[in-house]
Amino acid sequence: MSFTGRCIKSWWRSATRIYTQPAVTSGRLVNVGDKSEALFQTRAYSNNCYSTQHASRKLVWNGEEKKLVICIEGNIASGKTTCLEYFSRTSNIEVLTEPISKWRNVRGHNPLGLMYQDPTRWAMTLQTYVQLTMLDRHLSTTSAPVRMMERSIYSAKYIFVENLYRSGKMPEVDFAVLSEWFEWITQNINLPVDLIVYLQSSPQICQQRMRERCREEEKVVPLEYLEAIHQLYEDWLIKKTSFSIPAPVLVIPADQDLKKMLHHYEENREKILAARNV
Ligand SMILES: Nc1ncnc2c1ncn2[C@@H]1O[C@H](COP(=O)(O)OP(=O)(O)O)[C@@H](O)[C@H]1O
Ligand SMILES: O=c1ccn([C@H]2C[C@H](O)[C@@H](COP(=O)(O)O)O2)c(=O)[nH]1
Repeated sequence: MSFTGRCIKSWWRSATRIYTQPAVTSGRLVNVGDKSEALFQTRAYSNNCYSTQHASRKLVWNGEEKKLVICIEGNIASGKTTCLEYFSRTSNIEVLTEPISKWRNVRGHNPLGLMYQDPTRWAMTLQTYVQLTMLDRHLSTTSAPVRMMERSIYSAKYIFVENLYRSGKMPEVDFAVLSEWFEWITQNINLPVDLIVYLQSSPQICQQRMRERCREEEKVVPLEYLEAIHQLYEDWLIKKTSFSIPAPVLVIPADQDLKKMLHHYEENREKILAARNV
């Protein structure tokens, strides 16, 4: 359902009852400031898409029951979509792939292609849209008790935006504005993640798979780009030296052939579905 559609549905539901949940992220309460609180109250009053009761609570999506949220993370062409496809055959698991078709076509424009052609000009455009569409993914309602998502709003910022900025392809002002947006979103909207599954693969294998997949926009992506993305993932999820991690991490080595990978997924099924015990 579209963002607007959900707002309308949520408004209707809120006319009779309002749900709130405590703002718990990785087991801690998050306080929001007075200014944000005022804004929430206004929004809650004006359109009922969100609601909040106290300053120590984050915005939550009305009516959403607690679901297990698992994010599949990894380099470009590491096998995330293949992994999701495998788990999509399990009842009770709903998978949400990256909204890449939107990134390749927003009202007739291709921000992904533009970004690869001229990152300094278009990285901000793409990453703004990635941030919006990933937020929409995080907030989407599902009927299944387990939701598996491809990547997250966190990797969009900590990996892709960070890489563009560090490599000098994103101007500082663009990075600053995107960072402000990201911080506002993650500090004020509850985006629970219960487990991160990291498909750890070598950049060389990713390059091979990326070439075989042959996505037009990615033909210009050099090995160094995949190496930089790999390093950022390793610093974030393995060395844990860069940014905060929103959930426990399960690492699955992902360089092996498809048959072995499916076997690994089966071996890890229990751990994944009991995400809170990892
Ligand atoms: N374990 C594997 N061994 C060989 N090829 C793979 C494996 N997993 C995925 N592929 C292929 O590699 C390409 C990228 O996989 P995909 O699942 O789309 O990666 P991602 O979603 O991480 O970008 C696809 O063509 C896919 O069929
Ligand atoms: O924040 C982001 C997320 C993804 N991308 C790019 C990287 C790839 O070219 C595609 C996603 O492909 P996967 O095969 O799912 O890894 O989108 C980006 O530029 N910024």
